[in-house]
This record gives sequence, C-alpha cells and structure tokens, in this order.
Amino acid sequence: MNKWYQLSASQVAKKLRVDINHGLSSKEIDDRKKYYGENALQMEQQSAKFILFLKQFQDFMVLILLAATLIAGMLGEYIDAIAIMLIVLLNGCIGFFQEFKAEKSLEKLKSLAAPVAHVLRDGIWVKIPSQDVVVGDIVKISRGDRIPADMRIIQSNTLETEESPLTGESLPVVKTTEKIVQAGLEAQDQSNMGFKGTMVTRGHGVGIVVHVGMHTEMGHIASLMVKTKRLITPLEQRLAELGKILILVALSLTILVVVIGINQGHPVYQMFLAGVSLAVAVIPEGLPAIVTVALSLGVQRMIRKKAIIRQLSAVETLGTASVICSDKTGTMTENKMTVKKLYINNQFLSVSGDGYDLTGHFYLHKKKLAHDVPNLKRMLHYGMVCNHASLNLKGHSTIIEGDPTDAALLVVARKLGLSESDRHQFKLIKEIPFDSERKRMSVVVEDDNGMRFLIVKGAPDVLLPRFTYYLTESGRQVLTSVEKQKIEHAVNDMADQALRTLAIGFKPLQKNDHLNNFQLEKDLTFIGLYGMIDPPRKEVKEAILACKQAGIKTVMITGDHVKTARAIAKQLHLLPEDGLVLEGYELNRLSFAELKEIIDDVYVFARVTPEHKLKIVKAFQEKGHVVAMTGDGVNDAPAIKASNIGISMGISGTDVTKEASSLILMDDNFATIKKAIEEGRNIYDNIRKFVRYLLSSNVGEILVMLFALMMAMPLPLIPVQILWVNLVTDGLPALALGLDQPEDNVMERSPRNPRESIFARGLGYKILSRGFLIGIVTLLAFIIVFQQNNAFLEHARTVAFATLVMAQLIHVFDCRSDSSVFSRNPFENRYLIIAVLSSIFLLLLVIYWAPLQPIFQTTYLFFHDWLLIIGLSMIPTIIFGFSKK
Ligand SMILES: Nc1ncnc2c1ncn2[C@@H]1O[C@H](COP(=O)(O)OP(=O)(O)OP(=O)(O)O)[C@@H](O)[C@H]1O
Ligand SMILES: [Ca+2]
Repeated sequence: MNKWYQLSASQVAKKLRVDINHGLSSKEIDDRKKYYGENALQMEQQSAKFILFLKQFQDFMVLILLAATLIAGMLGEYIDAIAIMLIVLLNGCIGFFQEFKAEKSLEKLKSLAAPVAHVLRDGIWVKIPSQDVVVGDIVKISRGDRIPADMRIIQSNTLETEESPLTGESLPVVKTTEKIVQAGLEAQDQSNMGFKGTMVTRGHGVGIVVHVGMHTEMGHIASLMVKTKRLITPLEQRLAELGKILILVALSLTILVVVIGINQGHPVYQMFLAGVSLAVAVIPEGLPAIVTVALSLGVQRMIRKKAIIRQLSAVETLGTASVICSDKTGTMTENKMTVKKLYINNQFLSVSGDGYDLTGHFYLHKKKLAHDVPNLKRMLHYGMVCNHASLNLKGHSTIIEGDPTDAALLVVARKLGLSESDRHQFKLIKEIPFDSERKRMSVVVEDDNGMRFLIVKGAPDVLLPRFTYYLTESGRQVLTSVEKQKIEHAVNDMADQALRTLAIGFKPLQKNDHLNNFQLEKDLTFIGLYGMIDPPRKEVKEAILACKQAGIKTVMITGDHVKTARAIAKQLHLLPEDGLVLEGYELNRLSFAELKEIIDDVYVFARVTPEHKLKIVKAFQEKGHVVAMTGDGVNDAPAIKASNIGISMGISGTDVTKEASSLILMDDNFATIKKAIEEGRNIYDNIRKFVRYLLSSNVGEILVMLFALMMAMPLPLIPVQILWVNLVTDGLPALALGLDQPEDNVMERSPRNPRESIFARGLGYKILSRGFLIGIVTLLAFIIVFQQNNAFLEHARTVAFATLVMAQLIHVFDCRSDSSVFSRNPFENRYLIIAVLSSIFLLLLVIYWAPLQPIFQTTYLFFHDWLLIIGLSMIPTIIFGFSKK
C-alpha cells in the first residue's frame, strides 16, 4: 500500500472521498468524527471528581484535625470526635465545590483559547476549532499558523514550515505538492506533507487532512509528553509562603496557650484540643482555595468582556500595567478599509461609497467622471491581480475574506465595473507575499500572449526608491526627482487626512528573466496611489482617556505611514501637544540609552517593523514600566513574550502570537484591554478584601482565647466552636468578597507597584486593629454574661460565640472598601447578602437545633442576649468603619 505522500493530490482526494474545490459537506462530519476520532492529543487525564474531593483532605491543617479526631476518639470523647469529623467533612465539601467550579471555568478557558483551523466545508471557507477538523477536510494554512492535523499538501505558495516539535530541526522545510515515488521516507523527508503541531513560517497553501488526533505524527510522540501543569501565579506563591509563616506562628501560639492553660490547671485534654483549634484559627486554610476561585471567576468575567486569559498570572500583572503599546490597524481602528482617494496622472480622484459596499462613483474636482481616465482601469485592474483577498456576496452586504487592505482594492475595482473574470485574466507565475518587514507584495503574471510582467503594491515610501518610470496620460516617462517629489507630496497630503496609502506599479519581464526576489522589485513603473480610510473604533477614544486617568499611558505602534499614524493619534486624543512621534528609521539610529532617555515622551511609533517592538518594550521596562504589548504577526511573538502582558488578537492573530501571549482579545479591540485591566485591578482588590476579612477574623479568635487565659478565666469558646466559625461560617462571606463588584475608583488610581506586598497600603494595620476589637467585644460579651450568671458557663460561651460570628459578619461589609464603610451600597453584592444570611442561619442552627446543642455545648438565647450581641458586635465597625485608616 502506498503512503499518502506517494499519491497525487487527486488520488488522495479520491481515496478520502472529498471534492478538492468543495470540501466536505457538513452532513458527513459527524460520521467522520466518529470513525476517525477527535483531532486532539490526549495528554491530560482529567482529574476525577472523587480525587478532587479527596484532595481537600490532604491539607496540613486537615491532617492535624484528623489526628485530633483520632485522639479524641481514643480518649472516649466521642462527641468531640464526631463534631470535628462533621466540621472537617463540611469544610471538605465547601472546598470541593469551590475548586470544582474553578477547574470548570479554567477548562472552558482552555477551549476558548484553542487554535482555529481554516477549512473548506460545503464550498465555503470557514473557521472552526482545530479540534473539530476531520480526515478529508481541505485546510488552508498560512504564515504563523500551527498546522491543525497531518495533511497532504495540494497547493503551495512559497510554503515553508518549521518542524522542530517533531524532528528537533529548526531550519524551515520547503513544502511542495508533487507526489514522491520513493518509499519508506521518514516524516522530515515527506516534503509534500504538513504535520500537526508544526508551524508555517512562510507563504501559504492548502492541504487535505489525512490523519487527526492521536494518529498524527505528533500523536505518536504525544503519549511520551508530560502533562502540562497549571503554573502557580506569583500571588498564589506569596500566599503559600505566608501560609508557611502562619503555620510557624500557629505552632508557637498553640504551645504557648497549652502551656499557660495547663499551668492554670485546665485539663490537659481540653487544652490539647483548644491548642489544635487555635492552630486552625491562625492558619487561613480557606485562603488558597478562595484565591483560586476569585482568579478563575474573574477570568470568567473577563471572557464575558471578550478577553481571554491564557496565563492566570496575567490577571495579577494586569493590575500593575503602566504602559500599553498597541497596534493601530484593527486594534484602535476598525480595519475596515475603503479607498476614498486615488492619485493618478498627477491628479487626485475621489471615490464615493462606504465600507465594502460595491456601489460608488469616481469624481474629479467634485465632478462625477463621465468617461474613463487614462491608466485608471489599468491601475485598478492590477490592484485586483496583485491581491490576496476575495469578496463574497451575502444578501446585500459584502463579506470579505483575507486582508482588508487587499479587499478595499477589490471593492474600488468593482466600482469601475471590473469583474472577477478580469481578475483571473492572467496566469499567476509567482507571488512574493506581503509581510510587515517588506511592506509590499508582488506577483509575476503572464498574459494571453505569453508576455510576463511584475505587479508590485506596497507602502509608498518603501516603493518610491524602486520606481524609475511613471505612467502619464501620454505614456511611460522617466521619473525625475521633481516628479518623485510630487508623488511624495501626494502621499503626505493623503496621510494628513488620516488616509492609509498604497502605491502600485509594474515592470515588464522577459520570458527568461530570473525570478529572483532581490532583482525583481526594482526599476519599476509607478502607476498611482490609493488612499483609504480606516475609521477609528468608536470606543477607543474613551478607553484611552480612562487608561490615562488610571495612570496608564497608551502608545501607538504601527507599520503605517507617520502622517497617517499622527492624524489618527490626534483623532483619538492619544498624542498630547508636546508628545513625540518616532519613526522606524529614527529608532534604528538611536542607541538604546538614547531611546530610554526620551521614551517617556513618545506616544506614537510609526513605520516600525516587528524587530523594533522588542527594543521599545525593553526601553519602557528599563524605565521601570510594566508593559502590555499587542501584536498579531509571527514576528511580533518575541516582543509579546518579552512584555509583561503579551496580548494577541483573537480574530486576526496568528497561532504563534497567541501561544506567546498571556491575554487574547476576542474582538481585537483596544477597548477590551482597558476592560481587562479594570477587571485585573478588581480581582486583586477582591483578594485583598477577603485576605483582610479572613485574617482579621482569625486575629479576633486568637486574641479572645489568649486574653481569657492570661486573665485566668475559663475558655470563652470551646474548640469545636472555634472550628465551626473558622471552617464553616467564615468561608461563605470570604468567597462572596471574591466576587465583589469593583469600587467606583478602580480606574482613578495609579497602577499598583508590582513589588508591593499584599498587606501594603494599610491593610496590615486594618487586619490587626479590627481583629483586636473583634476579640475584645467577644471577650466582653463573655465576661458580661458570665458575671451576671456565674453558674452557667455554657450560656456565656454561646453569647460569646454569637458575638464573634456577628462581629465578623458586620465587619465583612467594611472589608469591601479601603475607605469608609458607607462609601458603598451594602446590598450591591447579592452573593454577600446570601452568604451572610447563610452564615447567620448556620449560627442559629448550632444554637437552636436541639441535636447540635450537646455537640457545640450551646444553650438557647433570649431577646436580651441578642440585644447585647448585636450591640457589641457593631462596635468594631462603628469605631473603624468611618475612617480610611
Ligand atoms: N496587503 C498589502 N499589500 C501591500 N502593501 C501593504 C498591504 N498591507 C499594508 N501594506 C503597506 O504596508 C504598510 C505597513 O503595513 P503593516 O501591516 O505592517 O502595518 P499596519 O497594518 O499599517 O499597522 P499596524 O502595525 O498598526 O497593524 C502599510 O502602511 C501599507 O502601506
Ligand atoms: Ca483559620
């Protein structure tokens, strides 16, 4: 049997029952998927729910508790043992529920960030998740793509791939379409095959999928690969370190309490259990889980705002961003190009019509053209031929496929009456594709008489030195420097009007001329200029202003002409009066030190190539900035990687830039960056909120026990009560704080210092001072009741227990803001209301439900008890709630 590479394209198509020009029909997809399997590499085993549940119990703190249960059981203290087991179990359930939710949302994230494939189905090119590609699919691949499945290449336009994931060889491999006779070739020698997971480094092409998923070459080695684990974010790491310190504190405190207690004649077993409970009180065991939940739910909110986080750590970094370097075209503008002006025969023509609408007219000096202008038809015709886009009519609107700049040229040609058949009048011999370094595109074509010629279009300032002739109404002339200046003037004129400019030219070739790139694109004949508008996106101006208020500078980086860039920057209010605009060639001249010197004053970088971006990122970073950087092309990947927050484009971005990025904009829109930053700041704020809540509660619990012991009083809370507060009633409000709405001023503060500790800006003081008061009021409640009713210790404990819980539940509202408790509407966060009500319910359950009373040693409380409880528990928030400190 022949291998796929030994068959011709049509043999492969026949064998796989697919029409090369029509693709598969959507009806057969499901069957094929069933038959050949999913196009996914099964490297990861989903962790089973049961394992996730068990994982909740491997925690250090939980192990201590289980040990305590065991000891209690052995000593015959069954009630204690049962109570602790109950609490541990409940805590495990809450933890499981949280983590399960977090994992679910992270999974969803993964599927959203998954690469897409460009396939022909039912005769139409569509984008589908790579995972849904099936055997027989006709797939288009181009520069920057990861190839979605193993395929037999049937069309290659200077197609080259880099197959190092497969072969370890990083030199590009040229891909051809002819069948190979030789048998037994290894993957790296099958030059007419494209392999899943390898990257297209040049050109574009089409292939027929022959293997998917685990049956691909990559699938064979995937089974050897290790599972990729989620990286711990820096914040989670710092919290883990904090946790270790707290364990030490817990152990010392426990020993202290136990020693004091035994000294004062408390029973050893009771002191042992009190020590364990206090240790649990000190360790904020809920914290890591809640951080994960807050991060993952925040990430979900971002998805709703069209921002996909690829690395969880970006959530944190987003809040620290101080500079956003953004592309212009497509990110700040709509990337909906319409040719509005033409420059031809030393004259400007204007063109009517909006967007990609195919109707429009040509005007000379405001008068509609009655007859053809010399060279116009030729120019627009060539613009169609040297072009890589296509137009599809859908009802009354035109859908474009490919580069919008190219599409605009097709549209303007249609307005002159040129048709699709005119476009294919010539035979395509060779194409040198457009890229951001070359800033031009060329094709070599042959007409019916066998005459060959070259058509070039690209950035005018790049092409101008390559023009030696130009077309006038009376034919071809030598382009003198005076004439060159006229063209330059015309370019500046259009660019000042925020038009994007493109020059077009040609060159006749001899049949035996070498088609070497370097030789080809010179001694060209200039035909004319296109000027097209690309309107700024509506939301962008406002987003730039909002960023500015948030202390974040927006910088435009574009491959476009400096004047066009400046004009758009002005429209967007991005460029202040004294702001600088730098061009690519100036960047080349400046040393790194010189660039650093001025970079804080630069707002626009124009005519840059992707290599410049890296220099720009580094310069900003050395100035102490945290840089967010966007990019869409393959060569943007290094700069994206080097930036603190790499941002790629969901629609126009290549797979390679997406892989390098930590944030994907689903809508390619600059305004989405602003929303992501806002959300990033909010998530960090929320983490601070529940850190404050949990730790201040813990401080209160320890202090009440410590003070009572030092005053030689009975313990105000019994161990299971402390455990209950810690593991059950604290958890829900903390979680709800993780879901809190942003404060009004999130985008009015300057970016947070990335090195700042989580306790910065007064949080540490707040935790201690509030915790202290919570401890004091709890102790007071205990003392007051105990004095009145000396004989009934359990009653005093129950009042203290209720006061502790209520003081925390009131304080939780104060945790929502760094300023006064009244700065926010307490009912805004409905999760918090639900959480507080649930915690109150759990408290009442323990107090009033008879079966639980012996376990928690609680007694019924009366109206006057509640008056005392409520009064005392409001004190901490009344004293501190008004102040900012
Ligand atoms: N399809 C194309 N064919 C030929 N030349 C093009 C094409 N697209 C753009 N150009 C020219 O190349 C220049 C640079 O384009 P490039 O795509 O690198 O940057 P950009 O899209 O203008 O800006 P940004 O970097 O903000 O996305 C354009 O100003 C235009 O003159
Ligand atoms: Ca705790």
